[in-house]
Parts: sequence; C-alpha cells; structure tokens
Amino acid sequence: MDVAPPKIPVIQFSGEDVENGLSPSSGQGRERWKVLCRQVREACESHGCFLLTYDKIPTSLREDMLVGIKALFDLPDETKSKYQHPKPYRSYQGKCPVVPLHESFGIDDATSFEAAQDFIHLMWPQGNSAFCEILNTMSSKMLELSFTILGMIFKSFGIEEKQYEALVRDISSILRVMKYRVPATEDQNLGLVAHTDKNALTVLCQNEVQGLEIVTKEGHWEEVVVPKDALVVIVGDALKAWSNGRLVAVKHRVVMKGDKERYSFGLFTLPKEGAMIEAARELVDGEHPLLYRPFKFADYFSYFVSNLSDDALDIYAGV
Ligand SMILES: O=C(O)CCC(=O)C(=O)O
Ligand SMILES: [Fe+2]
Repeated sequence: MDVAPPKIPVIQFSGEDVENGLSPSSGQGRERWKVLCRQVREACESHGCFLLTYDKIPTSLREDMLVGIKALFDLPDETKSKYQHPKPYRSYQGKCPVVPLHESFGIDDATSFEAAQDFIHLMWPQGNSAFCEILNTMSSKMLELSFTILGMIFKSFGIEEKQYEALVRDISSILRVMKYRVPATEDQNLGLVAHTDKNALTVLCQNEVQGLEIVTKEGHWEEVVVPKDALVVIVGDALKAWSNGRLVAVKHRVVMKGDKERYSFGLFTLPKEGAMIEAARELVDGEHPLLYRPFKFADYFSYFVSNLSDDALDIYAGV
C-alpha cells in the first residue's frame, strides 16, 4: 500500500492572535499563541517550510502588488536593464541561459520609503507613486510578519528574549520580485534551479499559477500547492545554522506547467553586513553537538556566490 507523502503544514493565525499572544492581560490568548508557536517551530523542523494564512496582509494589497509587478515586467528590456547593483541577486536578471523563463529584481530594504522610491523612479522616471506606496507597504508588512515568525520560533525553543532582540537588530531585508514565462516546450520547464535559500527566513507570495516544489525528507520532489490566500514560509541556511541544524533549510525549485505566466514576490530577511551567525547556546548540548562554527554571514554569502555548491553551508561552516 502506498503511503501518502506528509503534507506541508498549513498554519493559520491572525493579527489578533499575535496581539493576544504578546499582551500580558490575555491568559487564553497566550495559551493559543503558545500552541501556534509550537506549530511553527515543528513545521520548520520537519519540513523547513509551511503555508500560512494571515489576515494582516490583505488580499487587496496582494492583488495590487501583483498588478504592479506585472506592469514592471512589461516595461521595455532597456528600462529594466537600468537596474544594476554591485551585490549579487539584486540587479535585473532576464532570460539568463540557465533559467531562461525567469526574470527578477531584488530591492534592498524596500521597507524604507526612500529605497522603494529610488527603485520606482529608475523604472518610471515620470513617477508611479501608487505602486511605490504598495511596494513599500507590502515589504513592511512582510518584514513585520517575518519578525513575528522568528519570534515564535525563539519562544518555542525557549530562547531568552534578549537573543531575539539582538537578532532583530541585526536583520535587513531584500524584496525580490519574479516572473516566470510559459515554457515553449515541456522539456524546458525549469523556472528556477533547485536551491536552499541562503538568508534567514523567506516569506513568499504568488499569483494563482503553481510551480513551487520542495524536496521532502524522503528525498522526493513534491509540489507545494499554495491556496489562493496563503503565503509560503521557507527556512534558509542562516536560520538553519543559528538553530544548530534543528530547522531544515528545505531545497526547492520552480517548475512551470500550463499556459499562464507565474508572478511571485518574496521578502528575504538576512543578517546585516558584518553580522555573525552563531548557534544559539540553548540548542547545543550532548544530544545536539555543535554543527556549525560561528561565521560572518556576508563571508558565507560570498563563498556561496563564487562556488554555487549545493552543500555550501556544510562545506563552509561545518565543524
Ligand atoms: O518563485 C518562487 O515561488 C520561488 C522563488 C525562490 O525560491 C527564490 O527566489 O529563492
Ligand atoms: Fe528560494
């Protein structure tokens, strides 16, 4: 008898759950919050990702964002190519031979109005204040959500508040927006090559076109069927190292099927330039010996960019 593969966990919480969980006055709310924190941690331990429905990122904002992104990719190649950045994974990337279906931009700290404005101004010199506002609001909401999720993981591991505060101080973000074209032939349907995210935590949002796949613990590719209103949360290498390998940095890719273009965007939280990643003391003991030496995230990232190895974290920081 075939055993159905374990399903990717779906977790639901609301802005009210977050408030109740953190407010000192609500006993019941705090209990529910504890359960949610455990669900989040367990999903990150068992799958390295989960699907989330969360009402503080309204559907209308998601829709406006997707409309704006489509208009962005509809700009002439010449305009899009003006976005060049010295750091990897930011500059406009289009029709690269390895992933010809994929186009993307990466905007550092789009949560700052000035950064969002600079980007918009380069793409639309005549102005596009409506999309600037949407991009900035969406990034800020996604960053706040990322901090909430990181806080939930810390709480569930029983890690002191001070360490969480230090992590938050040391985090910045990149907003990446992506388009995947419809493949001309079925054998050329790879939208994005298999990889683990190098950053701490990724929160992804997509249009109705599915395509994301993850490698299960059993080593099989499994499609992530994302419900219409859900977000996808993915653990990256930095968080895996910080958790001393307790959380899984799940390998994933995008495979295009059907005849519709896929649009997605993700908020990637990552340690700031110069920040160190060091396994939390509470997560290292006799049963869980230290797996990764302390390292500077930026150095690890440079190492990855020049080697592009699948097991970069183990090779670079494994003890
Ligand atoms: O488009 C997607 O849903 C996935 C994107 C992704 O995995 C990435 O940019 O790292
Ligand atoms: Fe990814």
